[in-house]
Amino acid sequence: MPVSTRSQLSGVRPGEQCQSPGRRHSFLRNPHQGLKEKMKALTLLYEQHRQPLAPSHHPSIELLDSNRKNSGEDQKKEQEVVRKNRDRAAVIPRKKTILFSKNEAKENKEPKISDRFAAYSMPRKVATAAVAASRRTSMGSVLDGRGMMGIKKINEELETTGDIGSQIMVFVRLRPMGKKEEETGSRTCVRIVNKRDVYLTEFASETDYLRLKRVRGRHFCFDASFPESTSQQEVYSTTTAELVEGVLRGRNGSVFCYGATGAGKTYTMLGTIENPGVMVLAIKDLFSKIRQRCFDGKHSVLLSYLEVYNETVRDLLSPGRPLVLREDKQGIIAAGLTQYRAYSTDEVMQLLLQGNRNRTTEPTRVNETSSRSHAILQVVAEYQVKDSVNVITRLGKLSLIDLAGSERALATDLRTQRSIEGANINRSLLALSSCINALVEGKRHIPYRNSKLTQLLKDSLGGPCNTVMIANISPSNLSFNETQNTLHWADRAKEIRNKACSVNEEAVQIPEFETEQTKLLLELQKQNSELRQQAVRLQEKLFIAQAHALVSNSPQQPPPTSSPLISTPHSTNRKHKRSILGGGNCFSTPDSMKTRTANERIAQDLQKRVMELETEIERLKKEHVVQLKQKDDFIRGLIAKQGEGKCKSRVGKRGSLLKEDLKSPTHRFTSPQPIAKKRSFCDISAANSPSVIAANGRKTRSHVAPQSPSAPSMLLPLASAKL
Ligand SMILES: Nc1ncnc2c1ncn2[C@@H]1O[C@H](COP(=O)(O)OP(=O)(O)OP(=O)(O)O)[C@@H](O)[C@H]1O
Repeated sequence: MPVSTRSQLSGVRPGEQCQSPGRRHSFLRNPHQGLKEKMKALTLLYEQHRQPLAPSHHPSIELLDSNRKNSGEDQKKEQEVVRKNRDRAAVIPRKKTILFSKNEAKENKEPKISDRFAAYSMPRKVATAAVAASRRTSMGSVLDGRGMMGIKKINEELETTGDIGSQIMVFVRLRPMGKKEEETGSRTCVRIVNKRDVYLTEFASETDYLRLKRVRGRHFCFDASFPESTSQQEVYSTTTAELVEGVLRGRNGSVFCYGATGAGKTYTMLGTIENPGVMVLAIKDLFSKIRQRCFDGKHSVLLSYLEVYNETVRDLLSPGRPLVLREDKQGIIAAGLTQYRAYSTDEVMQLLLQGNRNRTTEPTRVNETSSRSHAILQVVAEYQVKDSVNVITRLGKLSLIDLAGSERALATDLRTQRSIEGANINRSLLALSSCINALVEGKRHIPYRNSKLTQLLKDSLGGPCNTVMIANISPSNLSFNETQNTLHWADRAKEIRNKACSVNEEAVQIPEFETEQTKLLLELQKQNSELRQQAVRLQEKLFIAQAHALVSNSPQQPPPTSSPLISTPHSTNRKHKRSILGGGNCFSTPDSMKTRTANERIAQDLQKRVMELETEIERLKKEHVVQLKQKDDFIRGLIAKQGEGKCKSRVGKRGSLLKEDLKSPTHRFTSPQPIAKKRSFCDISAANSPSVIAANGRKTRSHVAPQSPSAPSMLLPLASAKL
């Protein structure tokens, strides 16, 4: 959908143009003369419309001049205007183009409230779907509290209804102005108000006569918008915390950062060591929440990290050959992707650092360490919770995606690696925009297959998943086109409605009549483990006693009996030969005789004790075996009963998983390929093969370190597809 057209921007109504055809001809004959006349006409028109339009000030206009000092009365008036506008938010067309008169632009750069000419271009496309309508209603500043609570609400709805479709939550994050941008005298063209509304202003160029130095503005409204001062934690808690909560309830979630190169996507996703981003904070949160809730302490968190570079999928944790995408019942998977079992946040951080070092980056004119690939971190969490009667296994997948930024193809004769990269990035982002369009328009066929990126995002866009999109934008007026384009697609994405979000959980309900038996079963299992521990303790005691016996007898005499560990079938009957230097030598004194007798007595006692303990262990072992057998039979019986009453007792449902999958949780986490590559974290460093990277001629980076500020943007809108 084009943002605006010249006819819209002219500020002259079509009817009025028709009234003066002669003048129009004179414009064509002498453009300068025409320009002057046009300016006069516009000034006249402005004067005529000034009064009627005065009450309909747009909030963006007030916000254009941040330094303006208002008198108390002015402030009151403005507050009133803002309040009115808020109230009207539900009925104001979402897409607006605001035109300011030339004089305003010239005199103040930013117009005054009292001297303002604003005209709204009507939205090109009236929203068709009811979803879109409801969404627009929700865009009012405080109309329904959607926004920060949105995902929570969706989750609550899911809680009650089980299955509903969910909308994509769309957030905008404005990054601070970079040093280089400041040095080149960029002006701020974006303002965020009420942590929701984004006002974009286009300052026309001094030499752009055709545009008559008008200042154009647009207004967007998102679930939440973050000004430049927003902390990483705030971004995480508003955008992703609820999604993590959903994952812990067995719902898949996806967060993806979208925007032009240098707009702050990687900063938002990964952050720095001092200011970790969404990926790190989400995993930290996930770990702490799992530990709090996990009923039996057994949980697993599996990680995989891949990149899509030049339309090939690569494993970032174990670089090697490109991976092949396959589709199965669980969705699209990268065959052979390494999955690491992580046990702590620190480990995850290390993995991310490791993976990011392998990520392809190149310096661009905007960003020193521009990501040239789309990176996807997938975290699969499984754990068990227990309510009054059920033990529920929950499985959730969180995908965190840092998309590559777009870059204008440089006018160069050479078809360099960079231009190929750029073309591929744009191709995949274009494919993404086509998918967004198709989803918004409710088409049956969504062209996910057009690129690897969209194939991988199939679950997240329109799939059964809670999805969050964070659109990153730059404040610089030099990046106006990119910012406008990003905001446009973010605005469009709001209208996507994902499929009903299924819950990956298995609840085994214990029926009334079986509750007692289950308790008994648990009790028996507890007793079993206690008996095992007791047996181990006895064994230890026995060893200690034998050790004592050995110490007390040696070197005078060999141990009376061998340890059970070293005993042979005949050891107990063996007669020990006495050494000459051992006991009973010819130099024995009465004292030594006494000592020897005492020692022998002790040894005999100990032998007796050992024998007793051995008998006791044998008895316990036998008892234990019998008890285990009984309990096994009992458990088998219970399982058989549960199997019979499965239809009645099964209360949970599995969205995408099969019953067989549950038997082997690890199987579910992995691709259909065997988890041959599953390794411990220690293997990672060995697994890296920088040579592979070098061979491919790609540069990789060690991100997670403060980056130098960006240079002015030279980028074009990333996808100029028709809306
Ligand atoms: N919210 C922020 N606060 C402070 N600095 C930021 C913020 N967002 C981005 N930056 C800085 O801006 C620069 C560019 O950010 P980043 O690398 O995240 O951009 P990007 O959108 O990922 O770019 P590309 O698509 O080219 O990889 C970095 O130096 C980063 O530190």
